[in-house]
Amino acid sequence: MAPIFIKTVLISESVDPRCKTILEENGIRVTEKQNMKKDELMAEIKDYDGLVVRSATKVTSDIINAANLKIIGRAGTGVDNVDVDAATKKGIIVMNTPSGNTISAAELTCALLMSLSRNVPQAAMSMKQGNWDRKKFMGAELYGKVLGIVGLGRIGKEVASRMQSFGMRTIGYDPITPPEVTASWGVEQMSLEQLWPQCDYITVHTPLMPSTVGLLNDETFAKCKKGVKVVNCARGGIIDEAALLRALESGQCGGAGLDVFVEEPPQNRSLVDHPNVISCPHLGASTKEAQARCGEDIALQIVDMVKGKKLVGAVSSTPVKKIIFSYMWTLQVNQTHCASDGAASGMCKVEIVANGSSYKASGSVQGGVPVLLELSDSVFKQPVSLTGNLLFFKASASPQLLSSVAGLLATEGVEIESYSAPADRTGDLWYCVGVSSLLRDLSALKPLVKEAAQLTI
Ligand SMILES: NC(=O)C1=CN([C@@H]2O[C@H](COP(=O)(O)OP(=O)(O)OC[C@H]3O[C@@H](n4cnc5c(N)ncnc54)[C@H](O)[C@@H]3O)[C@@H](O)[C@H]2O)C=CC1
Ligand SMILES: O=C(O)C(=O)COP(=O)(O)O
Repeated sequence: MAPIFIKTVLISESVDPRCKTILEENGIRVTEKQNMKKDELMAEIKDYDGLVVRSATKVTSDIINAANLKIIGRAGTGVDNVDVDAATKKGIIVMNTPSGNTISAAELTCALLMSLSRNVPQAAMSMKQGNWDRKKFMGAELYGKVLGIVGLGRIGKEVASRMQSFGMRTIGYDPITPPEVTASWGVEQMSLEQLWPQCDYITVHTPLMPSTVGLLNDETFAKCKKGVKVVNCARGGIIDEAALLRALESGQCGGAGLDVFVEEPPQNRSLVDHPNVISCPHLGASTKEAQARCGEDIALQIVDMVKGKKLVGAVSSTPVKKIIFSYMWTLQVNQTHCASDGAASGMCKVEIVANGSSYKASGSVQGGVPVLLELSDSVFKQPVSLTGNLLFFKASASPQLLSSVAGLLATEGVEIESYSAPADRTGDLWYCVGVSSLLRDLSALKPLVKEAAQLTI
């Protein structure tokens, strides 16, 4: 990748000091300015090549258009506070550090689930008021109860394994993570229709996007067990706030643990003040460890980009194109020809001609994650998340294909973490598996597949 010049970076929120140190050690001038109002940020941003934020800075299209940025770095996971489409249109790379705060967010989720079962925050407040009320705070065991996990990505997975240790049965739903993968970490997947009525507790761990706004609403609360308890440590609005209040008031919802709100801080305090709600001021990632990882990761990713090294954590579709290219490169493409059309907003299509064969790939960014939608004649059933170690192979469909590939990988000490198949099943088509590590030698796959390529993103 060609190096990108970044001489100045503005850090607009409280980011671990390692971020500034690493950037400065690499010759980048860093300014830290927190709590800026929109007008102040718009005036300030003109002077910088890079901006580093957490969740509080709203990087709207106005800010993006007022700036000459080359990079927006999110020291954390969610990029819903950044207008990624506006950034992509201006050719600005948006990158995040999606795994740095996973454990911290998962641990806070578990803390809220436990607090909901035993009323710990309410009992602690009552003690401070001088009371000794043992009856009022009668709880219920988590043991044997059903936890529904909506969104089985990084955090959902960690929550599942922790709550299983309390004896909870974990069920879930995710449109991308395959059921066979979640089954391997003890989560039975099912449709949301099947999930709602079974749960004693529900926790949501999806990105905020149109398809996840109001996942829990009046209609879906009505399908739940009476008294269901819910946790939202993901993004405000995934559980509709007005519907939650109505469900709490009717008793349909027995309690809620909320770390995030549609408006932060919330001006409307009805949920926060409700006796069955325990809440935190968006503390999921607020641990020393998570902040150290995210601050360091984002700085190192920016430095790598400046040095023209690999592009890690990029979520805008300009990098998707680069990722597709880097993937094609692993096929030993000798000559390349790129045709990029405008396609739909945020969509990227490329065509590469190698040794007389043409490879067409299209991708986009969904929920902050770059995804591959099509590769040559293969239209993937579910978008392939372009993260981690990926192994692509072309083969003809057969009931034994996955188990044969999995067996072969296992003999090489490689585990399958995700699996994406094409929607069509006829002829030789491309498949993609997420793997725990890359194969030392791709030719091991020769007996099973026609072509193969692997890469780490
Ligand atoms: N409270 C806090 O401080 C923190 C909050 N977060 C938030 O937690 C959420 C999850 O983060 P990660 O697990 O790292 O993300 P992830 O990308 O690893 O997992 C998200 C999962 O949601 C799934 N998903 C997408 N649409 C869905 C739908 N309609 N129904 C069910 N599942 C759906 C995706 O397929 C993916 O597997 C994000 O919103 C992130 O911003 C993350 C870190 C800290
Ligand atoms: O990483 C995320 O998605 C978070 O919500 C954490 O937000 P923060 O960095 O603490 O403002």
